[in-house]
Amino acid sequence: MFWLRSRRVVTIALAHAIEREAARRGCAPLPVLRRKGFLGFGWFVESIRATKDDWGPQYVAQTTDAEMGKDVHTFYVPIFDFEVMMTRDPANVQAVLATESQDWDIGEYRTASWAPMFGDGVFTARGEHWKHSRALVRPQFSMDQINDLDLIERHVQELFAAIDRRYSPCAGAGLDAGWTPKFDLLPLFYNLTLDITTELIYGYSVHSQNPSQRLELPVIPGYDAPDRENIGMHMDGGKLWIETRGAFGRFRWLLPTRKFYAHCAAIHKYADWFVQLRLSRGDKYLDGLQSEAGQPSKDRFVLLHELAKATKDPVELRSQTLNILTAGRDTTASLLGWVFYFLARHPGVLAKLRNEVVQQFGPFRQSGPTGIEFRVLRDSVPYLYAVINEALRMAPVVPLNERVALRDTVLPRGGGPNRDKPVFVPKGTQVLIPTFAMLRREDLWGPDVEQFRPERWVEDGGRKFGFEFIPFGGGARQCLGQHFARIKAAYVIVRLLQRYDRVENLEWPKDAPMKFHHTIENRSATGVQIRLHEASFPDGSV
Ligand code: HEM
Repeated sequence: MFWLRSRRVVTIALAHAIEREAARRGCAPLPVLRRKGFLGFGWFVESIRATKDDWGPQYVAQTTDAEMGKDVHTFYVPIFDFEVMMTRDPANVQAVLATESQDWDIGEYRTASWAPMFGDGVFTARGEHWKHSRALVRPQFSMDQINDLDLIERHVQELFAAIDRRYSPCAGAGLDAGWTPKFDLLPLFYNLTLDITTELIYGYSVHSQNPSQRLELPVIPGYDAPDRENIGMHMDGGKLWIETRGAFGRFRWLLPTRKFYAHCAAIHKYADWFVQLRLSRGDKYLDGLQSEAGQPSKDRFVLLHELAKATKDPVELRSQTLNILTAGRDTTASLLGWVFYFLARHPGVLAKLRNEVVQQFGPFRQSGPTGIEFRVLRDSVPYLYAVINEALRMAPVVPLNERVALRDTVLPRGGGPNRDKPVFVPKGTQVLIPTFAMLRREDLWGPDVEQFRPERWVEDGGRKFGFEFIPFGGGARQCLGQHFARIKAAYVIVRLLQRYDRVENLEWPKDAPMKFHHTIENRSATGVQIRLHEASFPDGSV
């Protein structure tokens, strides 16, 4: 009882001090979401349930509109004694991520919930250690070799082979001629990006699309060979736990840990094997790799090999490479899934996009692609990028971001009756940035905000990116892999559309709402249920 009363006295005194400081800085009060349930835990429980039911991002957008109104974009969320703010105002988002980023860092709950699996890497580190991590990995992303289209093509060939093996198009002349049977394209994209990313990071692809392609590994005394079969499964399983642990915040100890730690151990064992090989072989690490790409091994870009020139710490090498592995695999696979999810539902967009692709790069040829070069892919297919942007707008791969105030600070907007006054943010406040909700603001995107319409990115000279569109984050911690991700996604889309001229949506019911399965990044919870129609060309090249 005494504890409660003294805590209340401290809280009231603190509230007065905050009010005085806010007034001194010319700030006005922020709207407050009504308290729901016992101590405000109603919101917490509802949001966890919505995430579990695969509509977490929509829940946040709809609840904000319904409870606060469509013109309130920054407000306090009262849950127990958490200091939580929510903002979908681009001006405030810019301050948090970019212009005032020195006052902010990622929250300790992110670090604590990710760390058992991903260690102290660029995603999870805070403060000075994050600066060190970013400086370590950043130079790798400016190297030309990271955009190795030959490497991507080899794995796209495996994707085609996997589709042919399991979902071969119907031969003959009936209504189904040229069509594959119905299948879910999404898991195939996760395999594709896993194969590409493991090769890029460790030099040895796991070849999940075709295990018979796996290179034989040397023996390292004292180390079991890495489990290349189940690495994707362990990543998915572990990330689901991370997501729930993050949502539980300081109450994550309530969750069981046995399965989570089993996934972590398997992933560590996998990465440690390559780290050990690199450390024992030194500069000769690449010598063991066959040259699948037709280029000498010494010219190949392998992230682990490059990072090990800067640090020999095995734990750091494990953590940094695993951080990039999850960033490289899951986000791009999710994006590719969403692109085909929308193309299947918008045949007009598909036809227009395919036309651009075939005009620029020609039809599909068994002999392999010609002319799909990095610069052409980057500069000469504007509608393709419009489609990618629109998919990222409709279904942002990272629908929620967050930061915690490192010191008392101010956000530029949201206070007072007109919501235009600066807002005081006490040290320790967590700010949630619901990217999805920002991308559903009608006042920013227009009355067709709910429609998939890539034209919005190209008409009237093209839309400029501001902080209302931050699928790759922004400011200090902006995504290091965004150009690589866009090029990789663009390449895969080009190759698939060269080969297939129609994509039919076979999800039932056809107009079912989008469902977001959230495991740090989100992916379509219903997969991408489609069938593909193989194009035929007069020259008979297919
Ligand atoms: C569609 C694909 C991708 C999306 C949507 C995406 C999104 C993001 C977002 C939103 C952030 C910022 C996180 C924050 O503010 O806390 C981020 C950071 C990052 N991304 Fe990506 N990403 C993608 C692909 C990639 C790829 C392919 C790589 C590397 C191969 C990569 C590497 C990174 C790294 C290293 C950071 C950490 C930056 C830091 O904290 O300093 N990303 N990404």
